[in-house]
Amino acid sequence: MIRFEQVSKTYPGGFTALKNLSFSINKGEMIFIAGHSGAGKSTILKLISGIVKPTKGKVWLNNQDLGRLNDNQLGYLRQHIGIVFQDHKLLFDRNVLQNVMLPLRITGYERKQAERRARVAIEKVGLSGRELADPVTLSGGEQQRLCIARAVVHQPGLLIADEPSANLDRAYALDIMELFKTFHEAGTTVMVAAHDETLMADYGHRIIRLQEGRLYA
Ligand SMILES: Nc1ncnc2c1ncn2[C@@H]1O[C@H](COP(=O)(O)OP(=O)(O)OP(=O)(O)O)[C@@H](O)[C@H]1O
Repeated sequence: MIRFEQVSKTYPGGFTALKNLSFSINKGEMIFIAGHSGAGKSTILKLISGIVKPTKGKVWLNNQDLGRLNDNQLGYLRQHIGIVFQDHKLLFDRNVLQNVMLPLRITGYERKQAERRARVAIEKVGLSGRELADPVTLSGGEQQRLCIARAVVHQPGLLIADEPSANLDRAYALDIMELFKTFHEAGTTVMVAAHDETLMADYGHRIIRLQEGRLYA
């Protein structure tokens, strides 16, 4: 489903975040990306979602070379990816339900249908009953669940999450990992980036380890 072919990424300013990276991820796999802060985890996720382009090499997603797609094509592709951002990107002037409905409204769903699907996603992440709450009144773990509901509301085939449990206590962090596991078990390809490898240990899934932009075993 995803293939990195000798990918390097140098940001404007000259810093090389990824160095000659090659790996593949199969459809339906759940995979972790581990590495210290600055190792290049977010850059991998941004390349997969077409937010940044490789400086060298190729990134393939569903047999499409992302470097060859124009903005419209990338926009269409992104509708099939659920992204849980490191910085949440929640809208605090809208309630829980409206936050989850937003991606569907943007892609043209009519209000009733968007609301129905948003309620299903909210239920899946365990936030039923909080639909009308302001995101600011939710705990850190609940806000993260809300981000996940928003990422999965359009039933993406690929779900990617950048440090989804970074600011949570261990028990809440493991809860969030369990939630990703349920989406994986339902057939979604899931990629989770985190610096804390101990959160990944119990799952037996493949771990891509990064150090200073390179893979290490
Ligand atoms: N837009 C940018 N411009 C310049 N340098 C950048 C940019 N984005 C990231 N970098 C640099 O690239 C390196 C890798 O960043 P990246 O965000 O991929 O790491 P990370 O492993 O996800 O770290 P963190 O967990 O702290 O987000 C870092 O040194 C970072 O400062």
